[in-house]
Amino acid sequence: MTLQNCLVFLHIPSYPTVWLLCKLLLHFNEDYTCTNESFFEFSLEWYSQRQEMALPLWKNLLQTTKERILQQRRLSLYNGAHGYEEELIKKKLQQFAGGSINLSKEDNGIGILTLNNPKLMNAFTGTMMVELQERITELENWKDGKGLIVYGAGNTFCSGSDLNAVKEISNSQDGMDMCMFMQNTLTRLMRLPLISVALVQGKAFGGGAELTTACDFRLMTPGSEIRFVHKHMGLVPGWGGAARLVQIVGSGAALQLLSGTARVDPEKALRLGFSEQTLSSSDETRALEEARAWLSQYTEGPVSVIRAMKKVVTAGRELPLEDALRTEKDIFGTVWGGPANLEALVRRPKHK
Ligand SMILES: CC[C@H](C(=O)O)C(=O)SCCNC(=O)CCNC(=O)[C@H](O)C(C)(C)COP(=O)(O)OP(=O)(O)OC[C@H]1O[C@@H](n2cnc3c(N)ncnc32)[C@H](O)[C@@H]1OP(=O)(O)O
Repeated sequence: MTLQNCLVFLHIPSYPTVWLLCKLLLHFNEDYTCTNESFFEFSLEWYSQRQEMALPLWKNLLQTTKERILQQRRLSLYNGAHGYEEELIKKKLQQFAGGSINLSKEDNGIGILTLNNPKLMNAFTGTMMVELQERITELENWKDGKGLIVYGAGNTFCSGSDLNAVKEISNSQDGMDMCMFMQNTLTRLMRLPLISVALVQGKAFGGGAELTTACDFRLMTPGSEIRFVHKHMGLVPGWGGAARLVQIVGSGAALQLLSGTARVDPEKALRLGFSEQTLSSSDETRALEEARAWLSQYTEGPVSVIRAMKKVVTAGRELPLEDALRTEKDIFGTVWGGPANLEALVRRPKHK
């Protein structure tokens, strides 16, 4: 990769500066090939050796760009080093059409993500997997988002992968590609700075059960059922559902649910701490309204504070203690003295 290519996809605003930087560095090193890190190490080394020339602006620019690249790396669980070629995988998945993933972003900051393939109990076709990733990218860029409800059309949640597609991708490479694609996608769902709820109506089976574990909370309607049926398919979870289930209910209960393919009804889910509440209605419309009301008790308040709250909890859940504390400090810095904080200091709310 030449230096130009290394820079081309940086997408940073001050492009002319970057090209000037590129000319400067190329002047010293024609056809320099680099990886992202080596480019930045080289550039910082080059600047540090010529301290008097290294303008603070450009060092900041490099540091910001490096942080941005590393942040993008963090967003993606898998990359080329794991043999993960996302564009090729998407092309393969798009051969299996049907259904859709719909997203409506409401003025109150609540998003509604609908799994829409009711003829097949909302089973995930290949195009639905790709659309799920596209909707999650939209949600990552929705700066006013505070909450998200994921539910299925036709009063049922999701019965996992579309078995018609699964048959066509049963070879090892395609299976691993789909596994990595869905793990990447559901990890990004889990890390959204929005408070997410899986509204489980009807059945959440296989990959559908795994999808519920990628949401912060689960609400279930009367008669609904979550079931990790993978063992019956000669499988283990592949969309990250096992790792997340252990975090939610503990390793003992997780092993029982997975190896016993237990039917988890609303009462069992409450006992396990897997569901927050059993809704009163199993009617699709009323259940969605109940889910909105439940979620609104947590999304009430300034969007910056709600998003920061989810970020500090994500840090606490995923990072080693000291890294979590440092991340919390950084996120605290984004709200301390901010509009909501200053307004509250004037208002002096009484927390009765
Ligand atoms: C890592 C994830 C993992 C993987 O990718 O390998 C998976 O998720 S594998 C899939 C795991 N899921 C299942 O095995 C569920 C299979 N479906 C059922 O057990 C039942 O359909 C059930 C219990 C969800 C609902 O039963 P019910 O009697 O209420 O309805 P039907 O069975 O008549 O279903 C209606 C209609 O939908 C079709 N259907 C249901 N699930 C799937 C699916 N996962 N893939 C494809 N098609 C599905 C079913 O065949 C019926 O269609 P019809 O044309 O009428 O036969």
